[in-house]
Amino acid sequence: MRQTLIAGNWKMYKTPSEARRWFHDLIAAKPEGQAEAALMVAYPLLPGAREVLEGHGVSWGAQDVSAHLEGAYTGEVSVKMLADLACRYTVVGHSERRSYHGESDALVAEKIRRLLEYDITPILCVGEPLEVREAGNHVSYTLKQLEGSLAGIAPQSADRLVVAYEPVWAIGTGKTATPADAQAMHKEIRTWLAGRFDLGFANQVRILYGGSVKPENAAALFGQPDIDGGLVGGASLKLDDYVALLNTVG
Ligand SMILES: O=C(CO)COP(=O)(O)O
Repeated sequence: MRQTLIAGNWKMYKTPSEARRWFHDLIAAKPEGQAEAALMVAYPLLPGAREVLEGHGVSWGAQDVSAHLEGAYTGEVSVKMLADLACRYTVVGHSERRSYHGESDALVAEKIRRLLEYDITPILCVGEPLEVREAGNHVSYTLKQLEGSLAGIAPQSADRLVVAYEPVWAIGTGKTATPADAQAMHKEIRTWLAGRFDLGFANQVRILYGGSVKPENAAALFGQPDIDGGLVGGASLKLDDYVALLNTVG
């Protein structure tokens, strides 16, 4: 049984003090539902996340990590630092990192390797841009990204990996993939995982959908057999919407 995960990706929003207040409000409003709650926040927000959220059934993590363990890498943040802040998850290979910072599949694989060494579960993002979808090549494009980003990677168990399918054309645009389109891709991803690892592993890995998820479309998306929750940008910044998403499940 795969527990639904509602992972917020706050991107570069909220200051540490705004976040701290929000975390307190979340604890007060959080339902006792069946969904797992996690928030992926900017690095300076992580100490506050730990302080406020620890012991309240909400986990936290970063949106990226350095491929280097330590050293003279100005501006980078290491996996050791994230582990010291008790991050449970960390996003890697988000399309905004891939396109604005030129991250390759090989670099993403290095980052995943680092996270697994420190028992932090990577949330690996894959997904095609609009022109690829329009040309009908979205499945092969996405599976190739998956293959490259997981090259040489062997997670100890299925709970050490989360995959997020985020079609680039649906991110922040208000355009959501239809539940049927998203389900079709999630099934392809799960089938690929079964071939790359094994069936038991593939059946346990959570595959999240991301791209304009909001309370109005969440039930239809999360109701699909291979959609195990969401990686949510805009709607995860609003307390009412995030709580509504948690409430959608169960
Ligand atoms: O990029 C996303 C999550 O990682 C999706 O963002 P939106 O939910 O704002 O479309």
